[in-house]
Amino acid sequence: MNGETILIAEDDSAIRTVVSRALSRQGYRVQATSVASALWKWISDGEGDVVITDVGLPDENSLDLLPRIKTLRPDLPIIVMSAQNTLLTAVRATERGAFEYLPKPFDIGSLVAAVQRSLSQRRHRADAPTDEHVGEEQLPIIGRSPPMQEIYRIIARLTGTDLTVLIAGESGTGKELVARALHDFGKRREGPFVAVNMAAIPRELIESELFGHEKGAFTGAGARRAGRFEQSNGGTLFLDEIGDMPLEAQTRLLRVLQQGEFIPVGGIHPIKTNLRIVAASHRDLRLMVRQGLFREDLFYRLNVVPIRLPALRERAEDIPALVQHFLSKAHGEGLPLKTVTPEAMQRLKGYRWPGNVRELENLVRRLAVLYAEETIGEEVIVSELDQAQAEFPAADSVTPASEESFQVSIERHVDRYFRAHDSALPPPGVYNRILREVERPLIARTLAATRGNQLKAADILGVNRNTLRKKIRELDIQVMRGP
Ligand SMILES: Nc1ncnc2c1ncn2[C@@H]1O[C@H](COP(=O)(O)OP(=O)(O)OP(=O)(O)O)[C@@H](O)[C@H]1O
Repeated sequence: MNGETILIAEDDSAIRTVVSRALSRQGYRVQATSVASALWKWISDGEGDVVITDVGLPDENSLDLLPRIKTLRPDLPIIVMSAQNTLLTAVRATERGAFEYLPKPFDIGSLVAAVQRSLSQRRHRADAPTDEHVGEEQLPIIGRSPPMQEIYRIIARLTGTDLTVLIAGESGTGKELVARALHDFGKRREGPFVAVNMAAIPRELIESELFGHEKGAFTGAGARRAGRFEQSNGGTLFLDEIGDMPLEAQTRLLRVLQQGEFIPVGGIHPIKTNLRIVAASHRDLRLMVRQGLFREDLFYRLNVVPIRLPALRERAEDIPALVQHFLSKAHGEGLPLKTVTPEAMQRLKGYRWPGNVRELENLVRRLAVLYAEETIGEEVIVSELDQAQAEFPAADSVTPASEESFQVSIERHVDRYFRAHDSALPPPGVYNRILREVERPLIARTLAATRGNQLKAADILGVNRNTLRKKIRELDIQVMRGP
């Protein structure tokens, strides 16, 4: 028996019962209510060791209760559950001192684990900042699909830290937006946010761009110039397209990160760094490490907290909200307000969006500017998408998957792998490395198909549940839960 008391406030009686039962089975004492007033009474009477509360309670929004609880009983861990799955709810809950935020629907096992964690970390937990700085009206990132909620949860948990983050995701998935959100909601938000795209800087200028140069350091250096590291002092430096950084510059960057100081080109005195690094790449950096194109030690230094942004086609359910968002944005810029018919929306949801949100944003802008009608119908969308497909044929439409057997595509992959090593042979261990590359998508896609249900995934794959868990850990697969 654990003996601790868990206070639960949830107005949905089915969820209340499920949660209460699960916790009682773990040996906790449970007190459950449907209203905020009863919860507050228990807390002010000194009852309870952990609080689990829904956000929208009938008599009060529990996020408003959080600061009062924190003032009265700062050590009492609070776990917030919510169906309002926006970045703001996640951030608000965390900012107001919630120990954990669980978007609904959640796996009951993760709630029990959160309760256990909250009890064991109770004494060591640092107080989260409680100030408020975001208006309800401006949501910086649109989308409430389960993979986006997982992203919000990670961002929210990082608000009080300076940890280095590595964002992966196809082009146009919102990597820069997430980097900005990490800055805007983080503890360095008063400092500058400086973004630098490694792919856009000529190789020979990278060092002076990042670290600055002294007057006369090279031909053309007429005056001293501060580099991006110096400009982002006190704030966040966003290193976009880090996979495009040449190897020599990677070595230099690694040294700076290790030593916490840098010397401008042509300078003698080191300057201390005081910034948070967020890096991003649309390339598979792990693969680049294996191919010897990206330094492994730098990868691990950057990959402290990995965030993988889903492609838009993996979260088509967010498309209507995004379309709405971009239409109102266009309207805000003086263009006529338009709507999209349900059939047209279905077409948009079915497209594969190789350019992701950026491509969708551009298309909506075109619709707002070019079409006279107020309501955009299916024909317009079909013709726009046909045109888009003709301009940017997707990789798999050049060689349709159906025309290429699995075996042939693996052969192509293996050939490419050998070619990447030019005349030399790859280092030993090719068999396991290739198998891992097959295993990773196989497991990740099966988990996506079972919506994160590991039992079902193990069953479908025909492997033991513990084997699957081990593989998920070994292969560093992010499991998304939810419908
Ligand atoms: N979830 C989202 N909600 C609203 N706007 C979004 C979202 N994701 C992306 N966008 C918009 O799409 C465009 C592309 O986003 P962003 O530049 O952050 O992508 P990226 O992944 O950094 O792209 P790249 O890899 O090409 O640099 C931006 O205009 C951004 O505002």
